[in-house]
Amino acid sequence: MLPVADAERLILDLIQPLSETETVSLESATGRILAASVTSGLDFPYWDNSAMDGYAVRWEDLKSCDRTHPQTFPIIEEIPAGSQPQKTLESGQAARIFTGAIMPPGADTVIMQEDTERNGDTVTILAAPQPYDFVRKKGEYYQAGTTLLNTGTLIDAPELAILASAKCNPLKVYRRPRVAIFSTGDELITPDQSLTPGKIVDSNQYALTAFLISQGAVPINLGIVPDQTQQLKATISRAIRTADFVLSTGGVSVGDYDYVQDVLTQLGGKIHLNSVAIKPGKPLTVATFNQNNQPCVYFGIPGNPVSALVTCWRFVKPALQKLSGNAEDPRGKFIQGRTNQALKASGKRETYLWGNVVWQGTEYQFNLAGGVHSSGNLINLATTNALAVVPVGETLIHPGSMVQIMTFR
Ligand SMILES: Nc1nc2c(c(=O)[nH]1)N[C@H]1C(S)=C(S)[C@@H](COP(=O)(O)OP(=O)(O)OC[C@H]3O[C@@H](n4cnc5c(N)ncnc54)[C@H](O)[C@@H]3O)O[C@H]1N2
Ligand code: MOO
Ligand SMILES: [Mg+2]
Repeated sequence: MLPVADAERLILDLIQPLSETETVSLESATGRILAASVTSGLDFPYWDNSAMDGYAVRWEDLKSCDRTHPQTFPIIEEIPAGSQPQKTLESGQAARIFTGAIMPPGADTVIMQEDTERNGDTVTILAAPQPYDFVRKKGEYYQAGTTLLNTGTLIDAPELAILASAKCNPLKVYRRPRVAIFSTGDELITPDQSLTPGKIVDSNQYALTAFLISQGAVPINLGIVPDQTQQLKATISRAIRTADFVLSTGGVSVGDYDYVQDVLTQLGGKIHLNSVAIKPGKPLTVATFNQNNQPCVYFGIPGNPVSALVTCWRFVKPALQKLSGNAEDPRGKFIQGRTNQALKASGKRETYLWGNVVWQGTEYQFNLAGGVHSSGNLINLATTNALAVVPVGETLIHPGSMVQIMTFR
């Protein structure tokens, strides 16, 4: 059994990021990965503008001004946001200005309204300002011509807003990863088929589809394949020709009907691992194929429904992130939190126990899901958001102890 961290590293080393790109509009760019760095010809802010509703002035005029030595100036114009100032501010003058409005030429400082008294066409300043107070200088956030966003950036809310502000439309992004999924097992039926004794609905197909969509990948559903080498061979051959990754569930353990690894070998796949010291998820089998120089990574995921999802969160997610061209460190992310219940494990495998992590004002706390902790029990996995980790060698983590936690939503 390979330690979890080694398995993660081994898997990540097998992945080559996608190089194919496509062009998308800003409107459909959320969740996509930039395939070229973006440089703007615009400064941010675009122009010197006011950060407050108040009065634009010359700081030189107010050097000795304060509440006990107020200064009164005529107001030469009013500048709302969106309009262009018409006058140059001379010494001894003020302009009424609003948040976001362009600074008038000649002015260098804004006095916020609360530090003034208005009297018809004049304003009395009661504050002792610093030079450039409340002025957002042209280019102080970003200078035109420098890199705005790098290749490999995931486009989420702030990035999309930046790209819109920089008028970058359309955008060059990496194509989405294509991931074939199928379920193996003679016991499997679709939700609309009748439930005869021994059968079970193929829930993994749905779990993996939802997981892939949440990761920005395109699922290619190949359905249910019986425990039969010829049919497995046909489906796997088709899958590796059409997808970047293949995720199958079931048939990777040691049972007489667990044929996946044999078929992968028969088809010329190179097996990189078939046993990881993780619970749930031990028999994860990873192979690679090279189809006309098109690399394909095959994940033979254990069939137990919780094992399947934990494997996706712990191993497939980082792999997909690297494949997608996302430049962030793809390795699993953990936080520290205090467990409110005892966490038990065998000590032989790194054990992931599901529950809910909540921020309690000063720290994260973990509440273990009630009910049976079995890799076959999907029911108590629902509405959880995190997995607490019991390391190899530990059999009991006491309530109140700090633990490593991996969040998955
Ligand atoms: N003698 C041993 N038996 C088992 C071992 C072992 O080391 N020695 N490992 C156990 C572990 S750990 C796991 S995990 C499972 C993995 O089994 P497989 O990947 O071979 O999966 P199957 O045997 O096909 O199915 C396991 C279980 O999951 C149910 N299943 C399968 N596919 C689906 C699906 N698409 N949707 C819902 N449920 C599914 C299936 O009915 C079985 O109950 O092996 C242990 N055994
Ligand atoms: O590793 Mo299995 O996934 O414990 O049930
Ligand atoms: Mg099996």
